[in-house]
Amino acid sequence: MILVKDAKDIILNSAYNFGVEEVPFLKSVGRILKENILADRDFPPFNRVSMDGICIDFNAFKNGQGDFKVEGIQAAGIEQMTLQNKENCIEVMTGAVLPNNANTVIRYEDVTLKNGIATININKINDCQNVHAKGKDRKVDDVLISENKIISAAEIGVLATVGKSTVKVAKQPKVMIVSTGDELVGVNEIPLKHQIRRSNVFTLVSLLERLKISSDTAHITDDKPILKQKIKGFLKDYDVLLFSGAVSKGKYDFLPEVFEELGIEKLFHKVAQRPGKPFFYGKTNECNIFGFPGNPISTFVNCLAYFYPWYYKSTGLETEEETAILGENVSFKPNLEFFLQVKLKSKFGHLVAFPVKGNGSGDLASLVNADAFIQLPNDKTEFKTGENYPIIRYR
Ligand SMILES: Nc1nc2c(c(=O)[nH]1)N[C@H]1C(S)=C(S)[C@@H](COP(=O)(O)OP(=O)(O)OC[C@H]3O[C@@H](n4cnc5c(N)ncnc54)[C@H](O)[C@@H]3O)O[C@H]1N2
Ligand code: MOO
Repeated sequence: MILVKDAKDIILNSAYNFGVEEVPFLKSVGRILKENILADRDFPPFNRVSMDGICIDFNAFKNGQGDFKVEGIQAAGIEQMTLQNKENCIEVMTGAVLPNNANTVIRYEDVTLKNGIATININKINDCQNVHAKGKDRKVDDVLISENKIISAAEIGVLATVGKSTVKVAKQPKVMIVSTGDELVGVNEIPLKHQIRRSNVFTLVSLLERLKISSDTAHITDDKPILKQKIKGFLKDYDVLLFSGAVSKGKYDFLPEVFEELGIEKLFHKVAQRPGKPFFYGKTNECNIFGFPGNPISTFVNCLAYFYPWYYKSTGLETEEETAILGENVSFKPNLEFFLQVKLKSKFGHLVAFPVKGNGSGDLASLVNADAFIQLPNDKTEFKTGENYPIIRYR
């Protein structure tokens, strides 16, 4: 049995770069950007009027002029006009190019317009006011978004404005999710008294969808030859296999022996943690195999604690550890790292984690009451209110 930290190191060391693909920009939300996005022009690209009103040459106002003859209207979306006489003005609209020979905009609220003359009603005006200067935000060729960032709505706006209708993102691994067990029936079926519906596969599908990874699913009965034959095919067709169940000590927990017979290199089996202890991890040259223990919370937490970091490393995304303060004393005697379900609350500007009572790793309904797991180390048994520990959030 190895420590959580060592298990994670082994998994991170087998991260794999799946390459890059180009996708339509609107399909890129949640994907990991694989190119730097540069400004195709200055931001803003011209001296942009930022208030509806009139524009003047500031010197005229400084010299005591208050009335300005209106030469015309510069609307947004038309070519730049020129103020012919620097003692006149042009009406300007927000988003328009600032006309030549003018540098200062006075909003309509501070002006009276009558018979083609604009009279300024205020005493104080600043030189160049209400103009968003060309290149003030960013210069042409500046890096607007660095690669390896996760794309959100904020990045979509930038991609659109620089004309990136397609964008390079990290390719997703091809994933198969497999459940095993003769007690399991489909979601639409009515289970007999000794059966339950399959649920782990679908939590895994959803956990992967959060990463924008689409996956295939399969269910295999507890029959060793069938398991072996099916998995042999999956190993050829997929980059990642996620299993749920059949990795502990039961008479029908065939997976570890099937993996061995199929030539999968075992990197570890069993981690000093609860829940999720009988976790198997192995690989072939082409495929990574995560054998999650079948109890629903074990599968769930191990996907977050191991598959997620493996995926982040594989795609180049840098993540930061998040921590929270324990909101209650916790006592945990076994010499195992404890992934405790917690409800997170913000108190006085701090994230506080309150333990959620559950009945062990089979109690999948208790996941609904929590937001995260707090990771309590195996070298202590008493954990005090106010102490800070890493958390893994799932909402
Ligand atoms: N003698 C031992 N027994 C067990 C050990 C051990 O070390 N020695 N470890 C326990 C721990 S911890 C866990 S966790 C489980 C893991 O067992 P398996 O990975 O072999 O999983 P199964 O036995 O196939 O199933 C366990 C449990 O989970 C239910 N299950 C499985 N798949 C699904 C699914 N897709 N959806 C919903 N529920 C699922 C299954 O019905 C069982 O109730 O082993 C302990 N035993
Ligand atoms: O430690 Mo097992 O993974 O919970 O029931």
